[in-house]
Amino acid sequence: MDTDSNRKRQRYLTWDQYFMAVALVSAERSKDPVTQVGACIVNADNRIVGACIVNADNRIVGIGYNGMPNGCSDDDMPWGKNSKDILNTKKLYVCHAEMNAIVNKICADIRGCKMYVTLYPCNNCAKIIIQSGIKHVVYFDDKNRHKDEAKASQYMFDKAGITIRKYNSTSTQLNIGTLKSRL
Ligand SMILES: Nc1nc(=O)n([C@H]2C[C@H](O)[C@@H](COP(=O)(O)O)O2)cc1CO
Ligand SMILES: [Zn+2]
Repeated sequence: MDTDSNRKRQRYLTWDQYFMAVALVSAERSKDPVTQVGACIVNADNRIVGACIVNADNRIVGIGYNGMPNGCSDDDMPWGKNSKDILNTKKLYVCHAEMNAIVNKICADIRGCKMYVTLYPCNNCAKIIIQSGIKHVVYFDDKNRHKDEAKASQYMFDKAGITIRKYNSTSTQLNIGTLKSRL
């Protein structure tokens, strides 16, 4: 049988699926025993700078996941959150995925970019996202949406004109479990 085809493959990943998959895979690097978060920044917007249009070329310009600060050994830091002593919890130490993606960016200017993140951003990350110039956020999961931190994020995103939308997983064939089983 002739298996040669001149037609392109049909079930390739959309850009949305591709970037969210990168965020989901990045989350798998997290050492947090409870919640693993990944983020991926993409330069998805045309911008006018002076007389030039800066190209929108869907390049990944930053990736991050939640983890302890550089130099703070994952084995020495606390990963729990219920100790009476807050200094003995992860809360005061963990760098969130969004923050890590922004500080790990590989280009000076990320104004107008889009961030894919696996969990709805907290208020602190919302502030960093806004200040970095990122204009669009796509999140995968919003299990923390009822929290005041997330409500504050929504409030600031609205004020700052940042669009935020839930990833539309009904439109996807993507199965990260299948990908993982092939690694
Ligand atoms: N958007 C986010 N990005 C993140 O990187 N995180 C991180 C911080 C912690 O390491 C973990 C949350 O831990 P827990 O409260 O679900 O046990 O996820 C949390 C959120 C939620 O706001
Ligand atoms: Zn955060």
